[in-house]
Amino acid sequence: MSNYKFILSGGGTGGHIYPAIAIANELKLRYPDAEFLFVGASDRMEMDKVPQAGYPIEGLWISGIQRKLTFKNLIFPFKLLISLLRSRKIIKTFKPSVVIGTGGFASGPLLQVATSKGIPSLIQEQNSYPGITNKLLGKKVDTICVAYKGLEKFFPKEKLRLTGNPIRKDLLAVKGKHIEGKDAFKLIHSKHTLLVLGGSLGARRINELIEANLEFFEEQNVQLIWQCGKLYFDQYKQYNTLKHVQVHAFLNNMDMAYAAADVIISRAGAISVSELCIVGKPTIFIPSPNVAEDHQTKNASAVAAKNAAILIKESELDNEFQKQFSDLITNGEKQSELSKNIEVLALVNATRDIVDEVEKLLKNK
Ligand SMILES: CC(=O)N[C@H]1[C@@H](OP(=O)(O)OP(=O)(O)OC[C@H]2O[C@@H](n3ccc(=O)[nH]c3=O)[C@H](O)[C@@H]2O)O[C@H](CO)[C@@H](O)[C@@H]1O
Repeated sequence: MSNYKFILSGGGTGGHIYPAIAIANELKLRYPDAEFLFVGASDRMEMDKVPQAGYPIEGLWISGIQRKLTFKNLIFPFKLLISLLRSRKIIKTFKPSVVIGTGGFASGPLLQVATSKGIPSLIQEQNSYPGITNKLLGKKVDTICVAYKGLEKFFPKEKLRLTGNPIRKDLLAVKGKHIEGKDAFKLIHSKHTLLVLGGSLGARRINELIEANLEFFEEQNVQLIWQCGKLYFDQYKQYNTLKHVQVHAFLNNMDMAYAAADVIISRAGAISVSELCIVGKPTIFIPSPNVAEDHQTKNASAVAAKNAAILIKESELDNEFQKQFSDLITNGEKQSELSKNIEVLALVNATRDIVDEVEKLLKNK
């Protein structure tokens, strides 16, 4: 019996939310009586996704700062102040044993308040180049779990633990479920299945590429599960009338989507890359060129350099895409080679190792 209480804070995009959910699920297995509270941003996707995963969430009125002078930036100090006050109240009422931050602006005020009150704290950084919130929090928290080497450039070395990224448990059990996955999406067994992932928000350039190649995919005997993003769904849902195309705003059953796929096209957000290593499918990465320090290209390059995935930059798509795709879809040997090589890169014990670090904080309290 434990009366531990955990606050998990992070969000804005799936890349910050799902690691927090994976950590909470593992904590719940070890401490079935523990209490959990998530803290996110009141207008972002965590407000839906966290309750769907079975946890309560409080939303803060907070957003990131933009690079140019906007109304949003002018009201930022007020938002921050109100979020800090709200975080103080949340912490005073809930009395967490440990707080865990997984990045994104909502975790800033909450961990700031928690650390100032001496509550044990841990952050998890998914990328090889840290986000601004984690960079600021690094000096204050007790433990920093990372997925890449070389982060002592940004964080105090003695606090760093190389654990990998926490991945939801159902995604660890995708192997051997190819037919189940195809059936879950009512797909034709004899056709190749392409899963298209634009990251948790969808990717405009990938959507344009897929739209322009719908006929090409049909010629290649390929059927598609196309996750286009909530923002773009109205624009692309018309293609659901085509027999070989399924357009989705967001996939709530990623395990089945990964299981169904023969080949995957994906953005290279850190959690997507970690998941793709675990599911071990032949993948073409099209990294976003619009993120800090071009970190998605770095994420994808690290995999491509090991002959474990194909990397096509957005600027090369027009010349390279059709050639590289048809080479891959018609070459079973190449597919097996990529699968075998990407699987080797998986860090399957990340969630366990992070929760071990949380336990150390509980014991040293
Ligand atoms: C544009 C942007 O700022 N992207 C960042 C964001 O990406 P993003 O939020 O896209 O995050 P990731 O690619 O890392 O992870 C996406 C997560 O959402 C899940 N998912 C996705 C689509 C879907 O339909 N269903 C679903 O469940 C995936 O399984 C995965 O768990 O956070 C990542 C981790 O900090 C960063 O590396 C990315 O650069």
